[in-house]
Amino acid sequence: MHNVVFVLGPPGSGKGTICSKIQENLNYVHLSAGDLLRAERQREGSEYGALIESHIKNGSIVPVEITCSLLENAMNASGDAKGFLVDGFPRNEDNLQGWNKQMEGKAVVQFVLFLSCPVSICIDRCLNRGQGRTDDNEESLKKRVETYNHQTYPIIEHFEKSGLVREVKSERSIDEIYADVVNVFNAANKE
Ligand SMILES: Nc1ncnc2c1ncn2[C@@H]1O[C@H](COP(=O)(O)OP(=O)(O)OP(=O)(O)O)[C@@H](O)[C@H]1O
Ligand SMILES: O=c1ccn([C@@H]2O[C@H](COP(=O)(O)O)[C@@H](O)[C@H]2O)c(=O)[nH]1
Ligand SMILES: [Mg+2]
Repeated sequence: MHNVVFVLGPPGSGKGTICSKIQENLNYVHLSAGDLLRAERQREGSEYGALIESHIKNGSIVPVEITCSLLENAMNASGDAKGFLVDGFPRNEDNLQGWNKQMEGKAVVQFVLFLSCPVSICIDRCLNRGQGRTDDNEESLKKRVETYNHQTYPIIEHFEKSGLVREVKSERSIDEIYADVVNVFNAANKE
């Protein structure tokens, strides 16, 4: 059974940055759904390349069968770990339902790490990220934020109702955020 922590928050809230630090120090494996989709988009022979690129540019959500299979394959291919940091998923109702259907009996959600951050800060961070992402531009970011507000935030609220959400405010320095995140993981692993 895979132990999973979903890591959610607006685009640019620092999910990837914080997950890298957790992976380095806490024996969790970082799986970014966005990175897996970008790799699939580049894979020679992939039948989904164009579809994925179109969703990424438009800030819309790739059908769950594609994303969930990439996540499941990556988990199965990974060695022993305390758990998996599933970064940027589930992003909408389709993702959540698809995950529940595909991963029932194969994964358990330990908690949801919610990195909350004002949107204006998030947008500045994305515009200055400097990684050449095709969606780090004003037009795509407007759509990504809209998708986050209307589709992803309700998923966080859904998990909140089950008491699974651990919110950490991420408009602070990386060290301050990470210190709080470590406390969240320590508390969860004592339960
Ligand atoms: N606490 C922070 N303070 C300042 N800059 C930060 C902080 N955390 C991350 N950054 C920077 O902001 C940018 C976005 O961070 P990151 O890629 O981790 O966000 P993300 O939530 O994974 O974004 P996305 O959802 O778009 O993948 C990066 O350039 C990163 O270096
Ligand atoms: O579960 C997911 C995760 C991501 N996407 C698409 O990828 C981009 C970029 O995601 P990041 O997490 O910012 O790297 C996102 O806007 C979606 O278009 C997805 O469809 N499903
Ligand atoms: Mg990211």
